[in-house]
Amino acid sequence: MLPENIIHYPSPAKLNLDLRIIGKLPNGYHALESIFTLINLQDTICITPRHDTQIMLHTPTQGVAPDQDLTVRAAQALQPLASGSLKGADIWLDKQIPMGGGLGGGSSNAATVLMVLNKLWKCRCTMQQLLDIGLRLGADVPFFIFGQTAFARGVGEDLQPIEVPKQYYVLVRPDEHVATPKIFAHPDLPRNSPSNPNPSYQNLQPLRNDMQAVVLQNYPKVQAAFDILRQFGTPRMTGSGSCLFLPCDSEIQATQIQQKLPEDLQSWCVKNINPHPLFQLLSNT
Ligand SMILES: C[C@@](CO)(OP(=O)(O)O)[C@H](O)COP(=O)(O)OP(=O)(O)OC[C@H]1O[C@@H](n2ccc(N)nc2=O)[C@H](O)[C@@H]1O
Ligand SMILES: Nc1ncnc2c1ncn2[C@@H]1O[C@H](COP(=O)(O)OP(=O)(O)O)[C@@H](O)[C@H]1O
Repeated sequence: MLPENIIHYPSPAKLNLDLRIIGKLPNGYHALESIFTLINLQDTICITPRHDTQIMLHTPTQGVAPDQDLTVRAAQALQPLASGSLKGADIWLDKQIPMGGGLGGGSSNAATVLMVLNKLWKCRCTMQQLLDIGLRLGADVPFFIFGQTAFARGVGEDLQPIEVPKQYYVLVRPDEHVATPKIFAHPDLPRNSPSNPNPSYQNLQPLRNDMQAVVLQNYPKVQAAFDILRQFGTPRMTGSGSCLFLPCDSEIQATQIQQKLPEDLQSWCVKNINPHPLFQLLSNT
């Protein structure tokens, strides 16, 4: 599916280990505070620069029009800043991260394309410029460009590093698509969590997700998956769902729990990773 003998660029998923809604912004969006971490469930992207100005996605994703794909939109957003002689791109995407599950796969793909093409097209954009372009593509994109476990404020653009323990998780995807706008618009959504001026993993305990209760109430399959995971520990939801994750003490424990889950519940054994694996790859090439 991906071409061989060219570089395979990683595009990992994220978990929101904690997500609180602290109010509303003047533009109607919700002001969040959230711990984001990368995990080792990832898509893979190949990119080669072209001599013309075309941006070609060779692997369209089912349900996403190629011109709407975040890989293509990211390349288009950066293209005016290309300074080398190569200003087009051939892109291949191997999708492993389920879409619309709160794992940020599309945003991660956009971030990987921006960081790789910044180099291949000799754009010489600073990290801040890439963060600004990323934010225009989606609220989660800046985190993936920042590339470290982060405490995010605003809609996700105000980022600072935060330390979290290394941990394994059982991750499950209930067979349900949660509509993010519907959850943000729900009258029962809590919107007044206190802002944390001095965030750390310790003083945010117990970790929670302010969107979780409304999603569980309105999506029975997410509630059912939550009830299954609850037999083994304290699961939480990532982003606006529908994916749920269960912190585990070890890889063995995570694998054992995963083996006990119903076969029709899609699941993975994952761990958090830090920093973004692309950083090392780009510094070596
Ligand atoms: C909840 C989070 C947490 O990481 O993740 P996901 O579930 O998407 O992974 C994000 O903040 C999701 O932000 P983003 O990806 O931009 O959300 P979108 O689906 O584009 O937003 C759909 C709609 O939700 C509302 N919305 C979104 C983000 C926000 N901070 N406040 C809002 O009120 C807006 O009405 C927006 O039009
Ligand atoms: N390359 C892409 N990968 C995933 N989703 C994409 C992509 N391009 C566009 N999208 C759209 O973005 C939406 C959000 O996807 P994604 O970022 O994976 O999940 P989430 O916002 O739930 O964390 C998808 O439902 C899809 O319509």
